[in-house]
Amino acid sequence: MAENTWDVIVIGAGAVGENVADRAVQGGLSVALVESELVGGECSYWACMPSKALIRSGLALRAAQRVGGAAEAVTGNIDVAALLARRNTFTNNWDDAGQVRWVEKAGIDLRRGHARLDGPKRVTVTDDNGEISTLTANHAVVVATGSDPKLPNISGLIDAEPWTPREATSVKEVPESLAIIGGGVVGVEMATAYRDLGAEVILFARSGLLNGQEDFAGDMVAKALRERGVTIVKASPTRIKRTSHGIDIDTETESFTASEILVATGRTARTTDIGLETVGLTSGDWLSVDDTMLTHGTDWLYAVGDVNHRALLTHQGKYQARAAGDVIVARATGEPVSDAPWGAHVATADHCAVPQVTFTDPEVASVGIMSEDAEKHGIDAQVVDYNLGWVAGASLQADNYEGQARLVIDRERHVIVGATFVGQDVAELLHSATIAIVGEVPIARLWHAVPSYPTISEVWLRLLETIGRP
Ligand SMILES: Cc1cc2nc3c(=O)[nH]c(=O)nc-3n(C[C@H](O)[C@H](O)[C@H](O)COP(=O)(O)OP(=O)(O)OC[C@H]3O[C@@H](n4cnc5c(N)ncnc54)[C@H](O)[C@@H]3O)c2cc1C
Ligand SMILES: NC(=O)c1ccc[n+]([C@@H]2O[C@H](COP(=O)([O-])OP(=O)(O)OC[C@H]3O[C@@H](n4cnc5c(N)ncnc54)[C@H](O)[C@@H]3O)[C@@H](O)[C@H]2O)c1
Repeated sequence: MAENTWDVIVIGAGAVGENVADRAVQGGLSVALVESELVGGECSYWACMPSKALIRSGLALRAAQRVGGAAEAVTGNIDVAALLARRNTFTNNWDDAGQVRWVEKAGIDLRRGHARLDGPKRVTVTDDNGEISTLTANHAVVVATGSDPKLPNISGLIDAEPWTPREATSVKEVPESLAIIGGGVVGVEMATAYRDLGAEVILFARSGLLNGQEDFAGDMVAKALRERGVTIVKASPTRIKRTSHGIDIDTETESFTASEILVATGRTARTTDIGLETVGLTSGDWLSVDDTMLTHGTDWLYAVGDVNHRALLTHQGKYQARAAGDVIVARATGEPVSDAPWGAHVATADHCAVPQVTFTDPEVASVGIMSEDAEKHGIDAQVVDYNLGWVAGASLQADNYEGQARLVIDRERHVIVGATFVGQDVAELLHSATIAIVGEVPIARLWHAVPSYPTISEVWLRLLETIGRP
């Protein structure tokens, strides 16, 4: 191997890039993994892990408060300093030494610096001292650079120095009040966390909460947030100004003030400075890929994780990474490529079985096709609902349990194509639905999958009874 030549070059050592690199090395290829910030990426330091750590203590406290006997024993408030200290353990105080050790042990060559494509199969890396080196790939270059926060065009927003999810998840001192723009996943999760941390929260959600999910999910989360004192404004700010006393926020009809403002209005592709123009692609675009993650129009450039815009979730990006790493090995070594739907080298589930848990209180756990989208997918759908509060296991889990479950069923194939559970502790229920959807388990056979009594899973039986035995 000539110096600076590897079989595969992976740009971006987030959870997704690490996994592509690992699979390729396990398949016998040499891999250079280039990272400009922290090895582990967004999920480890500024997204999934710290955000869930900020949320978890409040969920645990309220879960105890909903159980007679425990409620009487748990009378204090959240200990903010202890909560933030626990969060810091999950981010390793923003030190990536542990992940670097894993990369080295996995046999991956880590290069620190900013990577840019420099024509087909060539990558330049600029290190912190401005030194530039050129790497060449024998077989493939993989872009796994993730996404950046999208900032809406609101007068005064940039000058007001808003928080992005990075500032919200790495907070050291909780502000007195927090305004949040965006009623998507980040918006509702951070509203949940910051209310528990003691901040007044104003959530600007111009089109309601959790669009794209079943309607009852956003409604139930909105009701719970309001009951806990969160102000939900069904409008977008039109003007923002940071002043000596905080941040003034105007909508068309009202004015608000907050100590800080968080922008949670979606993501843009992190591709503005990675040399896409040197290979005929457009800087700033999401990279469009086939089901093996190969960028359209190339036979060597792969795009995996957030950057391909298929499903902006860590677990789904890592699923794509396993397929991409393995197919790169297969194509490099001349092994057969398994790229038919549900084959070893494709991410078929991205199209029809993406699971997601929104860690609010109540939690929202959903997978597959939502009822509103069934027609678009050419599915004649039957929608079946059940009140989770009527399930014995749920009523034991929490006094006055409130929750809702929905299945979307393909009448023609007699299989489940979508499922949504909203309620306390439903997150772990989701994988049962994912398995039923991916496995295309016939409804008639599901009658033989007996949920244990008394668990929340018994909602499966109640939903089947509502459908009726085929
Ligand atoms: C607040 C928040 C909470 C979230 N919570 C969840 C959750 O609970 N569950 C979930 O599944 N998903 C969650 N997500 C989404 C999840 O964080 C992303 O889907 C995931 O991080 C994407 O991984 P990635 O590897 O594609 O990108 P990233 O994690 O962003 O990694 C990309 C890496 O590439 C590096 N890089 C970029 N450009 C270059 C370059 N030119 N040269 C070298 N290196 C470069 C970056 O420094 C980074 O380390 C959350 C997102 C946010 C914002
Ligand atoms: N638990 C999880 O799995 C989790 C948690 C957080 C984030 N994520 C992922 O990260 C990604 C980013 O999350 P997000 O919440 O930033 O994006 P999102 O796309 O989920 O939500 C953005 C919201 O902002 C709204 N919006 C856009 N412009 C606006 C404006 N000018 N004024 C008011 N509202 C506006 C949109 O209508 C939308 O409701 C998502 O794709 C999500 O899947 C996942």
